[in-house]
Amino acid sequence: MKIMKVDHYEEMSQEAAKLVKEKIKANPKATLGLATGGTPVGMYEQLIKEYKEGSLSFRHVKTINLDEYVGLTAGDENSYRAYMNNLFFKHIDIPNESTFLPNGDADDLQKECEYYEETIKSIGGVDLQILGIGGNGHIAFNEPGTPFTSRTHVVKLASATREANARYFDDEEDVPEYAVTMGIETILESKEIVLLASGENKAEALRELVEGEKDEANPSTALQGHPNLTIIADRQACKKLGEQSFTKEQ
Ligand SMILES: O=P(O)(O)OC[C@H]1O[C@](O)(CO)[C@@H](O)[C@@H]1O
Repeated sequence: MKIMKVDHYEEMSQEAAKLVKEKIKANPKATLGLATGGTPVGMYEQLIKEYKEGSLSFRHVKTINLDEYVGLTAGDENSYRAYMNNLFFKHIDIPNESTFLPNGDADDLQKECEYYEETIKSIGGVDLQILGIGGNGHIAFNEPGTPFTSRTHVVKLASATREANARYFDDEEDVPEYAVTMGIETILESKEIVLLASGENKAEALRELVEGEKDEANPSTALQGHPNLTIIADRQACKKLGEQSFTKEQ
């Protein structure tokens, strides 16, 4: 595990974009695992800027997202498909057919989960996975108590998660109760993982991820065993980490 402590959100976003750019430069056909939520928005903005400046192309890249709400169609403004289209895909040169998210509106969600696992395999697995972290330690929508052996599955969202995400909806009651999410084992199969954390409200979750016991009660601790994990976190998010946890890479 490598921890990169940065000053603030903008620097976190720039460093994350730099790693994505390096990955695409090294392999223009790379598969990126992408996340939603507030955390990666700045990284997407930075990548769009690089694309517009002509220093980066996504023409041969594939992307696969971590999760999607159950019951929202792709056209729903609160779906993660809409988030990805609006905040990233429509601003770059990636073909629509190279971008994958679970269909949370599928009639048979179990089949959709199996299909998603097959999709990940069929595009060669994830080369670089971007992750955020929930205040309760969730990664993707894997809530506390999710087995570390889980594959893509349907999850009932914790009330803390629904509360945290209510900011995007007119009413907290509108936040879907269920989601389709890549499982923890699915995520751990990514060749490289970059986890982003910004703000004091992530400090305790980050402390547990870095310094806590590996325990299914905290999904993020599953990442401790990953051979190629980089955490990029700002000062506020690092507040509870002991000095011994840092090995700042230049
Ligand atoms: O980036 P945010 O909005 O703080 O959310 C943290 C995590 O929670 C989720 O939004 C899921 O609730 C993830 O997509 C994200 O990584």
